[in-house]
Amino acid sequence: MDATVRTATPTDVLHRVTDGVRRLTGQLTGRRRARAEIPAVDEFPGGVRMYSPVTGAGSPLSPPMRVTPDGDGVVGRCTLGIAHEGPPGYGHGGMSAMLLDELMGWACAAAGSPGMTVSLQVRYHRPVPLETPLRVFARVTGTEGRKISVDGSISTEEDPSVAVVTAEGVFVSPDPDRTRALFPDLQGTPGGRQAHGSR
Ligand SMILES: CCCCCCCCCCCCCC(=O)SCCNC(=O)CCNC(=O)[C@H](O)C(C)(C)COP(=O)(O)OP(=O)(O)OC[C@H]1O[C@@H](n2cnc3c(N)ncnc32)[C@H](O)[C@@H]1OP(=O)(O)O
Repeated sequence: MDATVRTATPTDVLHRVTDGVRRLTGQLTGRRRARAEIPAVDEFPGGVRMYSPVTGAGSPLSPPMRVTPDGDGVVGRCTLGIAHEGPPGYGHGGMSAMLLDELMGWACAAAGSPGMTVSLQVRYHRPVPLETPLRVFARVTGTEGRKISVDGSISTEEDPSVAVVTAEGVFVSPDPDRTRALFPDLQGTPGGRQAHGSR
């Protein structure tokens, strides 16, 4: 990703490399994961998401963000590159929202109530610097039935006390019927812990 958005190589080289990439991806044969299939290596919800665009070590799109418990919430650490650029030299606002949305979802799962985002309000206080280690934080601030309120923030590792982006979100834990309908590949819903291991 970084190489493709940085290069200033001439067009003929780009064409040659494109052919090479097509040859390589052509070798990714065999069974392909179906749309709603949960990868066998995943622990869903609240654990490994190998191909997540935010945390997935197996995704070329992800920074990736590494998530660990932290006090009453969860912390995510990552560095955005120029593939994630919005204003020149700074992160895209959608990337910030995506990092926060994902980590706020992890905070729900860590608090024992995995949920999906129904509302996310993001405030951009300062631009997010690229190629700079970031610290994302999220914690559950309250629950009301299936509704979970969550706060989140992004700061730099160098200056963790200054939040450059903050967010407030509402997440909802789908009821068991809705969970089964949305995620047919989950075993033992509600709250099914792991993808089918037989694949
Ligand atoms: C095992 C469980 C699995 C969980 C999955 C974890 C995935 C983690 C992946 C994380 C990935 C990262 C994160 C992502 O990317 S998540 C992806 C982005 N989000 C979505 O796609 C969610 C789309 N929404 C839905 O599918 C439904 O709304 C769901 C299924 C979530 C709830 O539909 P359901 O029919 O079940 O619920 P309900 O309509 O009875 O509402 C329930 C309550 O919520 C209140 N309400 C509703 N909307 C709002 C609102 N905007 N502000 C404030 N409150 C709101 C509503 O008034 C009611 O309250 P009350 O009247 O009872 O007081």
